[in-house]
Amino acid sequence: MLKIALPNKGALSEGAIALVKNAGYKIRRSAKALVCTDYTNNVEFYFLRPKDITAYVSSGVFTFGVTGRDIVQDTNFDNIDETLALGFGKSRMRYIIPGQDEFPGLEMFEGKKIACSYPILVRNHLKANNINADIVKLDGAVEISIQLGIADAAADVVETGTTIKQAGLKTVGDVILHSEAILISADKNLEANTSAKAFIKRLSGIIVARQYVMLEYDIPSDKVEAACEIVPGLESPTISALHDPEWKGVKAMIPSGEINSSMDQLEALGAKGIIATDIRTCRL
Ligand SMILES: Nc1ncnc2c1ncn2[C@@H]1O[C@H](COP(=O)(O)OP(=O)(O)OP(=O)(O)O)[C@@H](O)[C@H]1O
Ligand SMILES: O=P(O)(O)OC[C@H]1O[C@H](OP(=O)(O)OP(=O)(O)O)[C@H](O)[C@@H]1O
Ligand SMILES: [Mg+2]
Repeated sequence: MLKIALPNKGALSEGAIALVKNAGYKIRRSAKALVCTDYTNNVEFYFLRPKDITAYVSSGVFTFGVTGRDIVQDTNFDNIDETLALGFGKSRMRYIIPGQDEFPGLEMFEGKKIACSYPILVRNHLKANNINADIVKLDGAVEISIQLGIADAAADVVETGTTIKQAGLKTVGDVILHSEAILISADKNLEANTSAKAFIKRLSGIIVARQYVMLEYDIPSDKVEAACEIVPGLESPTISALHDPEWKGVKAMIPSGEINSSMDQLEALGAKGIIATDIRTCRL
């Protein structure tokens, strides 16, 4: 039985459960249950705090866990691999100071107190930048610490930026870390584990599918080459014959972020019936 740990609450929980469900695993979690078994796929899912998942995965209790990249980097476990970036729960770890303060550079933190919930990650970043500062470890609500006088600055997770704005603060310096939900493992022999490989493939299929759409359109035959330059697809677009010999049907995958600009260009070239559809999952 494959054992996998998923976040039981917090910013990553919903996205992790949705991803695993979309991948065809049955998660029927009765209220507050800490474990649930998918007998069809032979997988046991455990619901744990994302910060605890790293310790379990490192010790080999679970083949996989879903947690945040920042959470893994805030540990000293050196046997945890990032098997797959999952594309949700994205955030940035940033230094934060009062809105009206000047920011001459990270050297302003020398000898100062910095509040954060990720002490190992932040200490390592400060060390890499040759800054000696005192870390004030807090469990949450880090933004209020400066106002309350316990710290001179902070380092915290920023998603939309609303929380720091409301607290009259601003982010400074380069991004300490770009984080997102990741699949982690300490198993060095995943290749030999059929159900583990299937889990990775199923999740990858959905993550890729979320980044692309399928674009279909009709185009005059003499414009096919120009159209395929606009949308080259992943391998090569599918060209189909239409009843009218002067026209062709074309089908190609395209990154979601390029849909509108590509449609504009195809339409200007003479394409008709341009349709973009979501892809549920895929194997490339
Ligand atoms: N808006 C957000 N707020 C907090 N964490 C976020 C956000 N967006 C993504 N994340 C990610 O979620 C993870 C933190 O998860 P979680 O919120 O469960 O931890 P926590 O803040 O310690 O828990 P809680 O706030 O429930 O006490 C980190 O990997 C973080 O980068
Ligand atoms: O940039 P934003 O979209 O505003 O999100 C970031 C905020 O959300 C998180 O706090 P959370 O709600 O988890 O509370 P906590 O600080 O007590 O953990 C995080 O610690 C920031 O405070
Ligand atoms: Mg939180």
